[in-house]
Amino acid sequence: MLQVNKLNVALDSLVLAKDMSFSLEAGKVNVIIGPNGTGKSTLLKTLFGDIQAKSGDILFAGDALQRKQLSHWRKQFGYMPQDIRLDVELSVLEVVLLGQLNSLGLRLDDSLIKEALSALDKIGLLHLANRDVNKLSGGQCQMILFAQALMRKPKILMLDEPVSALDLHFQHVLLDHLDTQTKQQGWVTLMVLHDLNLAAQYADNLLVLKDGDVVASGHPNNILTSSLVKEVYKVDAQITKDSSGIPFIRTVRKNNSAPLSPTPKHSSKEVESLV
Ligand SMILES: Nc1ncnc2c1ncn2[C@@H]1O[C@H](COP(=O)(O)OP(=O)(O)OP(=O)(O)O)[C@@H](O)[C@H]1O
Repeated sequence: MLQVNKLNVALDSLVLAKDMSFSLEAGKVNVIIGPNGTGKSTLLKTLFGDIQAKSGDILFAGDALQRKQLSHWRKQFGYMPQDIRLDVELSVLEVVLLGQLNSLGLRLDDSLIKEALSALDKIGLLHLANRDVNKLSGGQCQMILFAQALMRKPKILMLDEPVSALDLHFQHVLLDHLDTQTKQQGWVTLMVLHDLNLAAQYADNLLVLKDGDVVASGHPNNILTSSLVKEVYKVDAQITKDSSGIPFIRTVRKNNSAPLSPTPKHSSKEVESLV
């Protein structure tokens, strides 16, 4: 179990976690949702040890994150960041193999190569193995980074908007694979998603972040309501449930012509003063 106790995080004067506490179970897909700029990526970076919290504890299997033992801490993680650019002169196979950097020696073990090829095969991208990664499309890069994260065989897998560049087919390939592996391997999986319908379909546990805190958490069937969507995103939504109780969120346009915030919040003088 990954536990976060009374976490406080601030970047410059921006408070992004205020006494935030939650715990994530192994073998479950945990999904974070919340508005832009609310601190979802910052939270992942803090759990990974990239950003130092002001106070609070982060514990995994009883061990606390300590600055002195950061490399030891990070070995437990697979981390797929939001930035999917792969501007390096490596082949797809080489990039996937980097997921096992800890095991790579001067001579490449055949079994590692087979494993990397099999990881590509499972997500339907074996045909790309010898292509240069810097010539791939955005969606292809995202899938390759996913294969690399899987190669790490992490105890904790964090993915920051892993389907942002993917078409409908590959969204489901990635998320189905992630769900199966999380349950088979007993990983603690934590992923940021913006698509509430994908979150509703794949989350075992949903964490809703807003104003530096988890304002709701639990199974999406129980917590995804139109009042929550309104409170968090200021958008009207109609929510229906399918026969298994999974919510379907259909957002409602206010009217056909008015923008979401029809009245500007600041006077034109205030706007000009920023120029
Ligand atoms: N290194 C930094 N220094 C100062 N402020 C930062 C830094 N990194 C991020 N921020 C700010 O912290 C806030 C939260 O950023 P973060 O990327 O965590 O949000 P997010 O919830 O992941 O957003 P999005 O949904 O848009 O990806 C933003 O206002 C961002 O500008």
